[in-house]
Amino acid sequence: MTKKTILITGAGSGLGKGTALGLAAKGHKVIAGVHKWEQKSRLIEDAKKAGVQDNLEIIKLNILDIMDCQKAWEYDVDILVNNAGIGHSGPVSEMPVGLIREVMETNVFSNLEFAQPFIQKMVKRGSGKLVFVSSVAGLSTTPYLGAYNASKHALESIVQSLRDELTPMGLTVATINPGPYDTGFNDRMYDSYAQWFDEDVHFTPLKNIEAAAKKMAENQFDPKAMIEKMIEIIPQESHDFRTILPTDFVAMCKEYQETQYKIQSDTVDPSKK
Ligand SMILES: NC(=O)c1ccc[n+]([C@@H]2O[C@H](COP(=O)([O-])OP(=O)(O)OC[C@H]3O[C@@H](n4cnc5c(N)ncnc54)[C@H](O)[C@@H]3O)[C@@H](O)[C@H]2O)c1
Ligand SMILES: O=C(O)C(=O)C[C@H](O)[C@H](O)CO
Repeated sequence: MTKKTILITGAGSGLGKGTALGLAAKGHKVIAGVHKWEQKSRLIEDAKKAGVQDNLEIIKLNILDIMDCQKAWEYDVDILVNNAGIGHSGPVSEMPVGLIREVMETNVFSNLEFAQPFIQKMVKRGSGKLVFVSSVAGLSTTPYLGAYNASKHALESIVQSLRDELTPMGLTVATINPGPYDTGFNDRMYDSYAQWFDEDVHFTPLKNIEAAAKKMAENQFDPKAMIEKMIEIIPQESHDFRTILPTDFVAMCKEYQETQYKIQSDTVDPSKK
């Protein structure tokens, strides 16, 4: 496989960091965009330990910061991996809408805004690949993750539009849809409702939110397999538009969609009870 120049956002931790290090180890030239300066220091150390520092350029890249974005837009890349993401938890019926906006701003608007100048260069060249790290949460919903679900569902439809607009121009567009992986992301997301939720003020039973958080905490997978899959497919010329892992989540997502056509308006999705 020819060596590629690959820029990854949110590469300072979790799936993005593992993927950046793994792609560099395979000989690709990786530009690892890290959100925070501390993440940069840690990634420099990890890259040295892995012996991949020559293939890994680390840049400070908060996709909400125009100065960071402008610096990143100077690079010419074969592949852009839009991996940066955040989440907030809590019932959408009571959640401050500003928090939902915050999630949409990062996961949807800023991801697209950051990608657009790269898209322009790729179209001019007639080649290039865009990979968006969406989620199983973009194809189904989970109690008290409505804000995050909304963002990944929106991202899904944006990426489908990009695919249909850009494939005829020589670009490749794909999503990666992880299930629940133990990177700390989900735990942080489920911690966040406690910043504003007050049992004495809000009507949602706290025990229901706690039960959903516990269920998530107890059902997460080792991120190693997901990172390996990302390292495998990101540099490939052609593969499925959507990569869902673990693979049994494919059936779960399809069943979720089917259920929406079957349930009555006065019924809760049985999987959510
Ligand atoms: N862990 C999971 O179970 C899981 C499942 C499905 C999808 N995902 C998605 O995978 C991606 C990576 O998540 P992760 O699990 O590795 O968690 P993570 O928190 O380790 O990674 C997210 C990264 O994005 C960065 N980030 C946040 N806001 C940013 C911004 N404004 N600019 C640049 N970077 C920013 C964070 O600093 C962090 O490094 C996210 O998009 C997440 O939604 C994760
Ligand atoms: O996107 C995430 O962080 C997830 O962990 C997605 C989960 O797999 C999903 O919400 C649970 O079905």
